Amino acid sequence: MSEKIAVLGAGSWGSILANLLDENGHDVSLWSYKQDQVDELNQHHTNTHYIKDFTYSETLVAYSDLKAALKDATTVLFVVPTKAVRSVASQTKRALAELHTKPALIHASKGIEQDTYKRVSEILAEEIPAESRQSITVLSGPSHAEDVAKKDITLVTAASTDLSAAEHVQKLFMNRYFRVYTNTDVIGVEIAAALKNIIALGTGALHGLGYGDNAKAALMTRGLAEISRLGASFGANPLTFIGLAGVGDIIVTGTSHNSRNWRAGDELGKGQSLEEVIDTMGMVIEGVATTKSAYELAKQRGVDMPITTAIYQVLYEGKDIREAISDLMQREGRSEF
Ligand SMILES: NC(=O)C1=CN([C@@H]2O[C@H](COP(=O)(O)OP(=O)(O)OC[C@H]3O[C@@H](n4cnc5c(N)ncnc54)[C@H](OP(=O)(O)O)[C@@H]3O)[C@@H](O)[C@H]2O)C=CC1
Ligand SMILES: O=C(CO)COP(=O)(O)O
Repeated sequence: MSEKIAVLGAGSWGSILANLLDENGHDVSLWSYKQDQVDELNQHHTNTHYIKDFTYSETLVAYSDLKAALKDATTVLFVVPTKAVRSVASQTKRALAELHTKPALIHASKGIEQDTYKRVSEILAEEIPAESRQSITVLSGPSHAEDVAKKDITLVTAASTDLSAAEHVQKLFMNRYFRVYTNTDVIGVEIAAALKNIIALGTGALHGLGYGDNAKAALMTRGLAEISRLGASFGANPLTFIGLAGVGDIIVTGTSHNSRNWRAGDELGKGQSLEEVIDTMGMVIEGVATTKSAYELAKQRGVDMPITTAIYQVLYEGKDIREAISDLMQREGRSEF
């Protein structure tokens, strides 16, 4: 069944998801706040700053006017960086009121809001209250835009407290190369999605410093253990952390050059400063802000997160990376579980 879907955010992931939905037969409008990017998408069907050597569908239409993009949409997909979700959601609420529509919401952003420690679905629910929308579903999992652009096999999860909403999202996105599972553990999926970026910064840094596979596997495994502990403190389902949004996304982000978080860590390991890394990336590195949120959240809730703490100290307190690694290694021995 074909739908009118508005995709908000035309970076790497938003533009590729919009293209996938268009290929699946939906009527898709793609919103960006940058007119030059909208012009490039509509005139040349390219988005070169974000995804190189890719031609988008000619039926995919980009808009810089949010209300025009949202017109008649029955589903709205948010794919902006976490720090922009609140303001884009608030603009969306105003536009929906003028349009008199109540769409279902999906988001594919991976982060925890600074200072409020809100998950993205919580921000959306606050800014767009229940009377202005249908359900909220999160789409997450091991899914680099670059691989989806190549139609490489990708498996993700659609999580909503309302299973029928997750099943609807599953149907919207599924095709021969993109397979979607459902989950009702929104808390677990969003915590796993956000915090895996911290671990990817860490494995990238290990790579940049010249450490081997054992060290990277150790960091991903123990990183997932502490992410699960934080998730459990919020009542998340422990199984979520061994699923696509958990171990799946740790593997893809923690081992791949396609990951901006991994690449940022790699450059830090090679000696660049955080400012230099952010300046040269030109795309969002969600793990930097999430490290601060997760570190503060863990302290507030009394959850032991030694790896997150070490990465926080490197990013925000100028601690030497090798010293941080050495301190982690010299912690008192303990039982694994
Ligand atoms: N790339 C990927 O493979 C995947 C990404 N994600 C997640 O998706 C989210 C978006 O990531 P991605 O597309 O990769 O990021 P990009 O950096 O590639 O693109 C983000 C886009 O959002 C725009 N933007 C920034 N601030 C605002 C704002 N206030 N209002 C409107 N638009 C804004 C950016 O513009 P500008 O460049 O001017 O800042 C840019 O066009 C992130 O949370 C990420 O973790 C999830 C799965 C896969
Ligand atoms: O979330 C991602 C893949 O699942 C993308 O990770 P990066 O933001 O590090 O590129």
